[in-house]
Amino acid sequence: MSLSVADAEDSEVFVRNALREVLLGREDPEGFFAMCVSVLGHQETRSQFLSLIQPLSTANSSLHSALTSIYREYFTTLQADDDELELALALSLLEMKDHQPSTPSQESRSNRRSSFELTSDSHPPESSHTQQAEVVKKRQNTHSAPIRPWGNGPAPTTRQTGPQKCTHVDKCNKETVIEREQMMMERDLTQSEKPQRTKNRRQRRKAAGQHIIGLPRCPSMPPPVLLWFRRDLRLCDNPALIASLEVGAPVIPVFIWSPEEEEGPGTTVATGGASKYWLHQALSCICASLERIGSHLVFLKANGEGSRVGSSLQTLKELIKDTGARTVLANALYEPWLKERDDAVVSALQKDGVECKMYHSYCFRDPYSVSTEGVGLRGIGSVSHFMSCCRQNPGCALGVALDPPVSLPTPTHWAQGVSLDTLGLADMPRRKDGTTINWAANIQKSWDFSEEGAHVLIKAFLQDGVYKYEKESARADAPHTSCLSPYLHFGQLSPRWLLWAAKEAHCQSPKFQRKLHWRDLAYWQLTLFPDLPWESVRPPYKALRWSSNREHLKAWQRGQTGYPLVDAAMRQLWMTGWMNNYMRHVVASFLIAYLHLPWQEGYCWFQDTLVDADVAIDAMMWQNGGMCGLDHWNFVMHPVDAAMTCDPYGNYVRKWCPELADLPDELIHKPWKCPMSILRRAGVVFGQTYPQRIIIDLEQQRSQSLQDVARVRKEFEQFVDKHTGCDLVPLPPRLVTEALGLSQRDGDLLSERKMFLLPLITRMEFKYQQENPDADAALNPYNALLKGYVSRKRDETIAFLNERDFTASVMYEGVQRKERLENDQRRMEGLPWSPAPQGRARRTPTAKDKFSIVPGGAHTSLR
Ligand SMILES: Cc1cc2nc3c(=O)[nH]c(=O)nc-3n(C[C@H](O)[C@H](O)[C@H](O)COP(=O)(O)OP(=O)(O)OC[C@H]3O[C@@H](n4cnc5c(N)ncnc54)[C@H](O)[C@@H]3O)c2cc1C
Repeated sequence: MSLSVADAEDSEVFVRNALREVLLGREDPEGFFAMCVSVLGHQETRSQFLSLIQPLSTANSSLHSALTSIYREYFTTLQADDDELELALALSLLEMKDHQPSTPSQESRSNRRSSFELTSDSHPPESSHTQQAEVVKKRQNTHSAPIRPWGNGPAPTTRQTGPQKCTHVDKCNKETVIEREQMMMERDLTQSEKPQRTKNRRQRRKAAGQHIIGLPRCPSMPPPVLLWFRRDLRLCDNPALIASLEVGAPVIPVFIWSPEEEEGPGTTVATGGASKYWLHQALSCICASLERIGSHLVFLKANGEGSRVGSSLQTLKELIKDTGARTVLANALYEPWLKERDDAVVSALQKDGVECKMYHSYCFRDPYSVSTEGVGLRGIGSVSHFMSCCRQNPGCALGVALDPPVSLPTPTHWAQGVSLDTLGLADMPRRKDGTTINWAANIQKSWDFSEEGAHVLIKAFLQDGVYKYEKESARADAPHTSCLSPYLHFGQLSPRWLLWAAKEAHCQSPKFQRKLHWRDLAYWQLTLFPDLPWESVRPPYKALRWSSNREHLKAWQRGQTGYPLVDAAMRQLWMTGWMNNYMRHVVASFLIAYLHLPWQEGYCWFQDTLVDADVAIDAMMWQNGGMCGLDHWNFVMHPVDAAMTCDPYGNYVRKWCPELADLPDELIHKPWKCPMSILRRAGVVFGQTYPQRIIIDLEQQRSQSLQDVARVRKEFEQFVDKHTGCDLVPLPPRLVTEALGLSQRDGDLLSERKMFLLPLITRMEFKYQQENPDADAALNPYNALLKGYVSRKRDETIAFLNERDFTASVMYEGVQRKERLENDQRRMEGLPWSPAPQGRARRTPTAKDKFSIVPGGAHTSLR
């Protein structure tokens, strides 16, 4: 609910404002009713509510009758429950008094902390809210094995883990009402009365043999916890969420939109259009999920809406003032600028006496804890090197995934927030005539943005796709990848949950699991090179001569290059916000090696159009594609031949470039080779129905690209190792510190004075080109061009020839061995040496041969 009681002049004005919210659809009738009871009090609501809503009877009769029935139902039930409520209240007072802090709850918490890596070490006094955490814990403790996302039934939708929506709302509202009642009653009771009353009630209850469940909260309500949602928009396996339950206080989930902070110091395009659109939908889904467990998500804008002006820190401080919260919990983010912001938030709040904690869950490993110690720097940038570092320097145990909570304790009143729409994440541009351009319509159709949607995809992938993943993840026409990247990016799915799910499904796909480690690698690289999204890591490549042809860039962005495979992929990206990994390689190679456009252009476009746009991964991949990353690609994708691998029958192109649909399979990827008659029959007219190719001579473009690289490597030869020809990069201070075993401070000081250069794996093609600056790309013996299936076929032929040679050589070896044995035998028997066979075929022995002389002087004639 986005109305603050404190701000209202009087309760009637407040109720009227609240009613407006209901009419605008921003609040539901149950929430409004609960708010009335909370603000007006029990008696006043009973007497005034019906007259307050009277104007609705004509203006909105259905809402009026809904509110009336809620009112009736509530007061009828309450009448019956009154005595029960009083009893429970009294008991709760006694429970408070009798409360023993070292109950099993503590034990289970400590168990969990070891397995879930929770960092929380101090907890406010527990109250009956802890019961909700207990429910989670109990569920947790019943699992000896990792939690199955869907092992014992369907995927864990929140429907499964909590009652239906209306029940939740009712429950939540009743709780709010009960709290209000509690507070009022407590005010009325004198200290001396309390124990007496409670004792009597308890005795009565005991005598009646009734079992007490669902006790209302204790009257001395602990200050609420702010649960700060960021890129962890999920209920499953959310350590901050579970930790908030453990505090044993009401939880206020909040989301603060602060695009300036997200963007960081350079050009990151951290929140591009598609990304923002997904975020909007994901927020709406998590809000609904929270409502299903009786809670709510408060949206806030950090940059100047109403009274909330400034940073996340400022916004949090205001929230703390509004709500009286003493604890702020969140899951950590690892972009250096966000980490800096979070560190500042933690220390500022702690200075104010507010406990603020960050939990680790976004990656398998906290990238700031990864060390190269014991592994060294050789091979840095590759996932193998990274995994060795993780193995050699293991972090905290990953632990099992956490179950979603069944309910969340609510505060007596909610902080004031804005509506989700006010954040402007899914605002669509308007045409001059006022109509909306809904560029996201297809994205909307292509995805289920919810956490449950992610679980459905996992299930499908692990049941089927993963078996094709090892060999056919490149296929664009029949995708065999998980499509989970946007969910992972927005934290609607934790990598840990996914890993457990894969293990539970006995999924043996090392390639898939390796991919998840690539994700961690990207975050590690970003922490080492915070400029990763905008500045080339290999220094000479900063000076590469790039094209500034905007027409080419536009054609690439719009899927109008005249190369069907590239166009299909770029159109898929625009329509759905996604394309598979192989296609990303194809279009990136085309932009860089053939169009010579700067990799940063590709990065920015991807950031704006991908629903999984992820600063760390995108930057790492574009750097590698742009030849200047730590692990630059050792290949270039050919825009036609690559199709043989990813779209051998042209179905992918047919889907995204329907104007080419009637071309035959063999020619659909190179329509310019089509005879006129076929083009005519397929209705293809270049420049009209399908664009002309924007570049014709691919070989020449590639040669130019290689020559450009050779030029900068020559120009900046201090960054090229003289002996090996490898590129050299200045080591970031953190790696210097680790490599030399220094303290952080000494390492920083040393790096300031001296640049340490690290040799990186470098394309052989570049080294050769450096020595032969004018050579054609095609003549380069280390040509890095990947020719898709064609090359695979070539490789298979080579492999076949090798195998045949191997068999031949094994047979030859066998023959030789036999001859050696024969000779040894002869020697032992005193027989003469047999001459070494000449050539491959054995010579036919003759009677004159030496070895036909039988010991003892007799001649044998061999026939
Ligand atoms: C030029 C380029 C830009 C890219 N930009 C992004 C990006 O902005 N965001 C993004 O999530 N991925 C990016 N990738 C990596 C990869 O293409 C996507 O993660 C993958 O296509 C997502 O589809 P999936 O979920 O089906 O992947 P799967 O193959 O099913 O892999 C599972 C998960 O592993 C992770 N993963 C897979 N490949 C990589 C990789 N190479 N590096 C790091 N993590 C990986 C992803 O989180 C992915 O969801 C980029 C790749 C290239 C070549």
